[in-house]
Amino acid sequence: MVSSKTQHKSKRQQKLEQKQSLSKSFIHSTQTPFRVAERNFKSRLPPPNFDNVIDFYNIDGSNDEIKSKVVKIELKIELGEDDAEKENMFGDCNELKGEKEFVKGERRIAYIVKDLPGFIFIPNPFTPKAQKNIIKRCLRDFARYPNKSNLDTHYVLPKEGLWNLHERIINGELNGSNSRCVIPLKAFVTERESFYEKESDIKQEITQKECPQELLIEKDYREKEEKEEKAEPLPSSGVPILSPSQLIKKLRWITLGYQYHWPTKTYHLDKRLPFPRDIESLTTSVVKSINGIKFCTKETNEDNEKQYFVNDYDHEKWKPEAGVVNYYQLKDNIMAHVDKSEINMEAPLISFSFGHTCIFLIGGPTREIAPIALYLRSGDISIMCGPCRTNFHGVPRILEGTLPKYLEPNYGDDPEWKIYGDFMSSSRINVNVRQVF
Ligand SMILES: O=C(O)CCC(=O)C(=O)O
Ligand SMILES: [Fe+2]
Repeated sequence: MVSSKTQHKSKRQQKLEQKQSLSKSFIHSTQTPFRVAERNFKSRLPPPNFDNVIDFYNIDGSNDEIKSKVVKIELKIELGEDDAEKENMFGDCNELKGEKEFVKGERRIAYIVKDLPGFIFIPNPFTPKAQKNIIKRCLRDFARYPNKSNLDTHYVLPKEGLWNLHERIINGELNGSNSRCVIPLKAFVTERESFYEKESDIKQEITQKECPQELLIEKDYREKEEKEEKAEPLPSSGVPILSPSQLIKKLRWITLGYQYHWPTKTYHLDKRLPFPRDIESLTTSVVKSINGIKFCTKETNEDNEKQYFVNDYDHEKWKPEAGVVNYYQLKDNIMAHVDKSEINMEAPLISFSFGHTCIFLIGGPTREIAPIALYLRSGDISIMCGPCRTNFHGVPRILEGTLPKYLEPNYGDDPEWKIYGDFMSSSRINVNVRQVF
């Protein structure tokens, strides 16, 4: 016999369940298909349904729906082929003999998805060494003044770069009170330069870099910046005071080239920094490799004609002018958005992934179109060109336990990598590059 207490409880429970199911169906009826997909992948309990996630490394083992959507294509040139004279930014495959983890990728294949004309996926063409070099660039060289970062709003960052300071502390190169250094809050510091080294020391450090032209423009930029401070969000005294090693994990983005003004979602046209040459050269190879690519998106249209997508963007016109480096910790995500601040929406947007695997969602011009989901692994390149350039996309989930062995802190014979590997143990880095004009 059911006690009155249990009866009472079960009635309450019934009501609660009724309410929950009503609110669930309300949520589902008011939520866009894009939002529903995001919720699936963000969910911890129950775990997401990964059934229809495209794994470009295992199309043969995928379900029939995926098999029917994905088409393998050949790139116009082998990636890196064009810079035979220069150092190959994708890395030299001949060096890979000892690497058990890395299966030498063909540098000429790519994939497209029939329902997504303009989206191109290139499976990792990088050697582990080349990936490590780019990751180092992202942390050591790009995440520093004068590139803007999310941390600039609230913190007075060291001019040598947060990473370099973090590295010096880990290596025990700072002593006394400096070794317990915390990053000051902007809200409390009026004299920006007083906390760190003198400006002259920093200038000397920059002069040692190989590129005098960069230095010249950098100096120009600094002078301009000192004159006009734009309305950025106000610094808050409510954010935590942290050490460099704690703060480095709060780094979310930096901008390259034309600096981006997030409050108005426009580029600072007067804040143009020189674009890093190695990243420029990578993207130039990618743009050349997809030049003129043509593929069948539908077997027939209403007039019984085959329907093709042709990438007719002239690679000679490619100018990488702006970029974003996104630094994700395992719990981070990016909601559905369209990158439409560029005046030139014809040029492709090239995107590189490093570190942990993520789920990437890409849909159509509105959130009403259900997105497709795919895995982006370390080294993978995704390209949005043509009609796909205005599609909603996002990263709802970074997948734990997916860091390739060759990026782990103690892998191989490279003590310098240890500190980078430690950072990558909980991170994914994405570099995406756009042409603005
Ligand atoms: O992290 C990614 O793969 C995508 C990032 C992105 O969409 C963006 O920065 O606009
Ligand atoms: Fe984006």
